[in-house]
Amino acid sequence: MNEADTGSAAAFQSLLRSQRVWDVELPAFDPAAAPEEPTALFHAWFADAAAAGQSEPHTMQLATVDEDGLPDVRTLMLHGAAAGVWEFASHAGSAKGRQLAARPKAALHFYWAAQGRQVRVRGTVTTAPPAAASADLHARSTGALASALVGRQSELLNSLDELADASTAAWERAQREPDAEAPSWTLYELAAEEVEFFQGDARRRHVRLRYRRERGDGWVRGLLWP
Ligand SMILES: Cc1cc2nc3c(=O)[nH]c(=O)nc-3n(C[C@H](O)[C@H](O)[C@H](O)COP(=O)(O)O)c2cc1C
Repeated sequence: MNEADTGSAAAFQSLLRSQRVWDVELPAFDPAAAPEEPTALFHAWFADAAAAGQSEPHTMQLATVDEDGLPDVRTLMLHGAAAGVWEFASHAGSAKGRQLAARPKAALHFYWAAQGRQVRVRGTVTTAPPAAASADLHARSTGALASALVGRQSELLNSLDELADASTAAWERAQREPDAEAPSWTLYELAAEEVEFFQGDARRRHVRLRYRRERGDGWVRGLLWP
């Protein structure tokens, strides 16, 4: 490492160490009062995050595994959560779409720093019927439709000019034809097998409550060491 690199690495390290976590007033979480199934608690925590001013609480990370067993992760929007099923949407031909087609297991991750809360969801992914994907897409903004119409997600792009041309054409079409279909746009449903709620604590006595699906429709709840 040369001197400039060493200086820059030291500055980075110093900046890194100066960052704080659990530095805001954090809510208490009583796991004994938690509901019997996880979606109700997710809804309550989501509402709390939005009310606490957490920016973009509806964004999350989706983790999948590729054909070589190498994990992959990216940010997506949450499209719904009900009865133990979390929904998101993307292109079937994207990297994640191909990974999910080959190995339909995935994990979702939410971190709501405003309240020191993390939610992890693991389970099996299926695709919703095309009509459901279409209805979900057409209930969203023109920008969402234009973005879906561009397609070719995760393919190699030759230039930003090529993207600008495709995007302009897609925006024009989305405005002209608000019911236009984006054939590869897919609504995915992750049926949770495990959901973990983590409440951060300034003294590091973090509370972790895990729900595991039992055979049938029930859930077993248990605490985890932090
Ligand atoms: C805030 C945010 C929201 C996003 N929402 C979506 C989404 O809902 N669907 C989607 O396909 N990509 C979304 N993306 C883009 C993905 O992170 C990713 O770049 C893209 O889906 C390609 O991923 P892949 O190559 O792993 O398939 C979002 C990115 C950000 C930063």
